[in-house]
Amino acid sequence: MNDPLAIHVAGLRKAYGSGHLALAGVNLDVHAGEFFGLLGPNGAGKSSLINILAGIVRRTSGVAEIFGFDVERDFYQSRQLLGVVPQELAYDPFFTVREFLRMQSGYFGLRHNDDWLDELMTELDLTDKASTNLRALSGGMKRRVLIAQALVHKPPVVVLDEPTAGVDVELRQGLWRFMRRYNAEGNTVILTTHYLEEAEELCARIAILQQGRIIALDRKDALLRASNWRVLTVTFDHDPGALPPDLVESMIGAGENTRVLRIDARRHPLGAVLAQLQSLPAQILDLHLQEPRLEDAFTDILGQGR
Ligand SMILES: Nc1ncnc2c1ncn2[C@@H]1O[C@H](COP(=O)(O)OP(=O)(O)OP(=O)(O)O)[C@@H](O)[C@H]1O
Repeated sequence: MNDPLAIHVAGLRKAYGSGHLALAGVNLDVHAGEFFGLLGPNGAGKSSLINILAGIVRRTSGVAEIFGFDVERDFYQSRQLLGVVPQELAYDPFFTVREFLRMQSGYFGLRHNDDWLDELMTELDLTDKASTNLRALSGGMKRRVLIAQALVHKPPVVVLDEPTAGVDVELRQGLWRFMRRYNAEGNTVILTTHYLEEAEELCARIAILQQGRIIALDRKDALLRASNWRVLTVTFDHDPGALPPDLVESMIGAGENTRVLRIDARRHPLGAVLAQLQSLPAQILDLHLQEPRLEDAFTDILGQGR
């Protein structure tokens, strides 16, 4: 028998009161040990999916399991296996960081958890805030507490819902180092983010949700290869003057002897673009074609999904 999937979602539907389908039949399998990206525009259904997995929102129909445990019927087991880093911290501001983390441990039946809490606080650079009241923490520190509280029970699956919104670069990098290590230890990490460069750097596989449906699900490199956008930097031996009218719209930058073009390869095949550039009254000295970015692939895919 195959190992159970970290996440198994099939035909999952969620209708809120108005009857509007926030999830319109989602199928998604995430294997144990993956670093997986769940992307999509605002309102696509990401939080609905995460909240169903966490047992906070009830599904309308379909399958949702964590390591084979149903999120409603086997709530206790599935919840033990899952850590969710929410967007906002719901807390009593008079607790200290350590008290809060101990209380969270208590929810999971863990009474003597201080060794792990100390390790978590060290890893997340929270140790010198252990006795500070939550209300006295900066936004960045609160984020670290959010991550620590999701991990008090060392869950093998962690879902991070926009964990770095509004967080400075240094903290963001620290959080990712930590999540990478947690993942390298064999744990599954699922990330939702609006920072596509973050998903591009961290996630090996990516699903894109739009209007409650998965419209793309593939390895990141395959999604990038499928993108039609290319950024081409051309260096000439002297100023080539105006670009041919057909390419003017594609220009996104220019130096004295360089032109930077962002090309939609469907509309402008690269061979034809080169031929046009060669017709300019300057010699091409160098060409640099930039790898497609996830942002470009994302825009393409959303455009097709509409
Ligand atoms: N409690 C609710 N009652 C009614 N409609 C809701 C509720 N929660 C979400 N929705 C609707 O369901 C759809 C999906 O919302 P959801 O929050 O899951 O999307 P999201 O992808 O997480 O968006 P965001 O990126 O903005 O957080 C939206 O149209 C939203 O308005």
